[in-house]
Amino acid sequence: MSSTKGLEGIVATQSSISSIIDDKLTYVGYDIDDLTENCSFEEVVYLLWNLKLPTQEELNGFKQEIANDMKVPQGIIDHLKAYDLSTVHPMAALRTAISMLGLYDDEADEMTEEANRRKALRLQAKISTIVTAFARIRNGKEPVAPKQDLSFAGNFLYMLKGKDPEAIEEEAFNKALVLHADHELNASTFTSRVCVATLSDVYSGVTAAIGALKGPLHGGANERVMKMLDEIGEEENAIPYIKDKFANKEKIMGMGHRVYENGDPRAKHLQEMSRQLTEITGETKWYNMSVKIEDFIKEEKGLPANVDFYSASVYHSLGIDHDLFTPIFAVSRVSGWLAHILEQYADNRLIRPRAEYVGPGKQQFVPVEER
Ligand SMILES: CC(=O)SCCNC(=O)CCNC(=O)[C@H](O)C(C)(C)COP(=O)(O)OP(=O)(O)OC[C@H]1O[C@@H](n2cnc3c(N)ncnc32)[C@H](O)[C@@H]1OP(=O)(O)O
Ligand SMILES: O=C([O-])CC(=O)C(=O)O
Repeated sequence: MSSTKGLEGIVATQSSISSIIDDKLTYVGYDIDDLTENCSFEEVVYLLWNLKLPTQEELNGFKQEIANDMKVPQGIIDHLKAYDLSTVHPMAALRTAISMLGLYDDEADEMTEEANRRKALRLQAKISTIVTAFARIRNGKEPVAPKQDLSFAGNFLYMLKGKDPEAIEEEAFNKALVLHADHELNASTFTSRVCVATLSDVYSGVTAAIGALKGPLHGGANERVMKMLDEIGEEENAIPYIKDKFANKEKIMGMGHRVYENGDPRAKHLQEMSRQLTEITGETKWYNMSVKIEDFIKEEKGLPANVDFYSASVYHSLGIDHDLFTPIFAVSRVSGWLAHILEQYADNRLIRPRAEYVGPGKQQFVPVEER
């Protein structure tokens, strides 16, 4: 029995939700480029959960259902207020709050498909409210209630800042949400499927996934990309900084990917948004620096930028705190986790691989008093 480190290349399940073939990403067969340019995030969530695009009427109804469910139980807000949040990472707070949300749901352990779909809707609707409430409470501000007439993307920015977003901000944020919604069997999605394949509940599956997304080798990379850009400070420092990192055998956040060989098809959209937004903010250095780094690493190591690389300067340009970048990833990716959780329940088998044993051979047992 031999093992494959990190399960590289192992096909662990079948799925109808998204695919990566020859460096092309599709959701239910639709090219990510078309969805990004043409769809609202709500439309994409509907697609992932129903495996078909909605009609206008279905979309209107779905948007309304999400808008109706955005309010979060007061107990969760009180809980956030009860802590000193100054040293709490928002991903830790989100992980706890989502788990807590299950305590307020009478249907948490109801396992029918209908109940699981209702919970999926509640989770998708409430996750923005939780992240934005956290961001405001830690700054001594009251959470802002969502507006019924705003899009999902618009509402996030509205609840975060307490004012209506500009059209270009809402559009960029919507695109970012579409681009992050699903990605085949990435680490957090796999985690959610492993969890619910024991027939555990939806809240457990999403809580486990948030834990996996938090790490710097996965969703946590976007916050660290911005930290790196901040440390570099000015364009002319970029290449010496990267050379230093290489000399110390450190990884560059936002670069490389387990599956893509020639580039992540999401990166070009985020790159273009970064270009446009940094021009508007007058901080083109973040974009210019990012391009320099990407080109250099491509040439030196053959590594492409991944989705986390340009999303950093996009979110920064939208005036978002850097430690909220990964929670924003979760706000989008929860749609994919939930689609995979529903798919797993629909045709379930326990996920339980094997380990290649490499420990000591047979040993003679010695009682504790004789050791
Ligand atoms: C949404 C997402 O999750 S996208 C990924 C977000 N994560 C990051 O951006 C973190 C930085 N990137 C990485 O750590 C990796 O590229 C991963 C985790 C994305 C993929 O990892 P793996 O497929 O396991 O590749 P692995 O880590 O084994 O790297 C293979 C080789 O490329 C090098 N490498 C990979 N990524 C990087 C990087 N970002 N910077 C420098 N070198 C790198 C490794 O050092 C290794 O070199 P070696 O063979 O000389 O030891
Ligand atoms: O697929 C992966 O391994 C990571 C990734 O890009 C994502 O989750 O979006």
